[in-house]
Amino acid sequence: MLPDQADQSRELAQLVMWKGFVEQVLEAVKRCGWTLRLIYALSADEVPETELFRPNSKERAFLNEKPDVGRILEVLDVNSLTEEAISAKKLGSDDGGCHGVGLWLLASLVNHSCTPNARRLHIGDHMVVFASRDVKAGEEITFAYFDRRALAKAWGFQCGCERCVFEEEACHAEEIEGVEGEGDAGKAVVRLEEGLKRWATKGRERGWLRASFWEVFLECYKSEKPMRKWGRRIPAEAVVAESVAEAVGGDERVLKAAVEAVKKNGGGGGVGGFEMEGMLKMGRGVYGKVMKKQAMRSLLGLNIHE
Ligand SMILES: C[S@@+](CC[C@H](N)C(=O)[O-])C[C@H]1O[C@@H](n2cnc3c(N)ncnc32)[C@H](O)[C@@H]1O
Repeated sequence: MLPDQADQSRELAQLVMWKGFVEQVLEAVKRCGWTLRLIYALSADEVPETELFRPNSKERAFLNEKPDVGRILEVLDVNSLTEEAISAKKLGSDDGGCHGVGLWLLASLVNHSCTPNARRLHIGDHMVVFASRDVKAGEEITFAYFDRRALAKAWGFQCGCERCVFEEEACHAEEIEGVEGEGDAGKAVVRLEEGLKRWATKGRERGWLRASFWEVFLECYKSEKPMRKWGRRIPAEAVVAESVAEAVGGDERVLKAAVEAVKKNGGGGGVGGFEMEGMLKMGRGVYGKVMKKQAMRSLLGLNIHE
């Protein structure tokens, strides 16, 4: 199939999936006034009372009215979630294809962040939400709705998460632009790393900026040339991968690169600067903490002894 045709058939498959989903929801609200009530609650301007969503909620007021299709479509548009690629595909092989779509009432209360602390997995019709990094008591739970490279505009809002605010306001915009305009990946990484030192950027903020340039780091680590040219001015892959994972939560692309680096180096504990514990921690950020060590190793294809 030609690329254009493949794109068209993917879009068509997604439309068909969306149509089937909308029909199912409309059927459900016709049958059940309680479902209609909960869906309308999502469209309110204010955050709905979570109490309302409990199965034994005292506020069980059924709506016996004709469903307003336009209003329901608006709710679905903003609150539906598609099944994440990792649920359906092997690590790193997201073909952008057609995954499931659904409305999970409680999960739809979760805001987006470009520095999320949770991920979701889909098992059948169920969604499992797990922490993708350590979460402080009282910290808001957030998902990444979209990959940061993709347009937030497609979701119809400008992201106001702490990472976006930091990168927009606190950042050294001109110097960052210089890094962005750098054609040579090695030089760009060196420029960024020198900037991070000069700006005294530490901890998560350092991780955020490295995450924003993750593709450039990858380009650098892919070939020996920049590493030979710039030597220690380019930080070790493990250091960057861990700082990115720490700052933006479990990220499949970072994990994939880390796994590839270990495999390329022929296995063995601590290869390429990656410690097994660090790798497993990254894996838990992507697949959840409940995954047993041995199962995680075989999922990642790491038959390595500590
Ligand atoms: C699925 S709802 C999330 C829950 C919703 N905020 C609520 O209170 O019920 C998605 C909507 O929340 C808002 N939203 C979520 N994350 C946001 C973010 N990082 N910055 C700005 N608005 C956000 C946007 O209006 C988006 O369309």
